[in-house]
Amino acid sequence: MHTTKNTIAVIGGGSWATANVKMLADNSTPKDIYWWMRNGEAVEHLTKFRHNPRYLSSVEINVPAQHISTDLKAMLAQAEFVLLNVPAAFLKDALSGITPQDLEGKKIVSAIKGIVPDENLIIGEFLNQRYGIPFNNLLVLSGPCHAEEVALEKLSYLTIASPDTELAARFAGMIDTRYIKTIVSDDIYGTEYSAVLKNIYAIASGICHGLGYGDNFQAVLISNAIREIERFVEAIHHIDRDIKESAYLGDLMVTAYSQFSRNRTFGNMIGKGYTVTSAQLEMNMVAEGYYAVNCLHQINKQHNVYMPICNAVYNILYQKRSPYNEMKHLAENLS
Ligand SMILES: NC(=O)C1=CN([C@@H]2O[C@H](COP(=O)(O)OP(=O)(O)OC[C@H]3O[C@@H](n4cnc5c(N)ncnc54)[C@H](O)[C@@H]3O)[C@@H](O)[C@H]2O)C=CC1
Ligand SMILES: O=C(CO)COP(=O)(O)O
Repeated sequence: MHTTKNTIAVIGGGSWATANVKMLADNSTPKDIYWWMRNGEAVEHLTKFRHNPRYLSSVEINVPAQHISTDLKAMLAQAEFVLLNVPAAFLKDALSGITPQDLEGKKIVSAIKGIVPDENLIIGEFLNQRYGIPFNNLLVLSGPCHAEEVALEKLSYLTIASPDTELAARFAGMIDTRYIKTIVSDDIYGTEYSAVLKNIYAIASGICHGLGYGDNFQAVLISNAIREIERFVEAIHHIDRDIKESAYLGDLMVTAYSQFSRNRTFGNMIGKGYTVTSAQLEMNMVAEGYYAVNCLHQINKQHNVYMPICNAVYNILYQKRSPYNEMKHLAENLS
């Protein structure tokens, strides 16, 4: 049993980081929370007014002012757990001044649902290869959970995956609250990859909505998408998993159907005729699936998994193919 006080550094200043800080602060286990973000003005606002000015600004932040900083090394130095929450596309940049020594011995929790561009690695693999973090010190925080609903304290279920399930259970004990239930898993590969893939299918769902396809078609699209996820994660890491569990199917469904989904919103704009750049400019938030589909396309060259939905999204976003023609062609290949 762990007896000393828990210490955790949350890295990132967006919606999910803000929601994670709220969960950690609302959880009754004694702990010291440290919070790093790159935006100095946001830090100033937070320390003065206890609200993040740009993301989930209604949430009151109960973290001492001196624990919120733009100094990443200083925040990391205080913590046993590090909760990463920067979109994958910016992770390398955010950690650029950090050495393996800065992270030595720390337990790293990734709440990121993306792939590191150029490296084509999920976050766990990247941390292991670049920073030498042993897999037993890696955790993945996932499951169907929108930051906006955490802010409203709506009942939500999160999965914590790690090869060390005792460590995962310890972290679960640091975030569960009246409104957060936790599930422990040992499937870090399946949990990470399915969380990445569901963002791509949410973009497909949004594109179809933008093009005028209805709920009947969406249901077929998503039932094909879960089979695509199952084929891919089986090819990458074959274990006995139930794809209907909430970390896999549940996460796909919330992203594909929710009004809060960044990826679906982005896809909807593409379906309506926005360019990628104009759709990105319309959002103050990051649609991970846009970056992920390019990485997935590269990774799948080694595995050759049949992924018609991913291919259609790749063709639309990276080959400038017409959303109308791509989805019409895709629709002929769904079952
Ligand atoms: N928002 C949500 O409900 C959930 C998000 N996630 C994951 O959490 C991670 C963080 O996403 P969100 O908090 O949703 O982000 P967000 O879309 O709310 O905010 C964007 C974040 O990206 C940062 N950013 C934007 N441009 C940047 C740049 N050029 N360099 C460095 N940072 C930049 C912003 O400072 C901000 O922290 C993602 O991997 C996402 O998939 C996971 C579960 C739920
Ligand atoms: O992963 C998420 C919810 O589980 C957030 O991504 P979206 O905002 O695209 O749904």
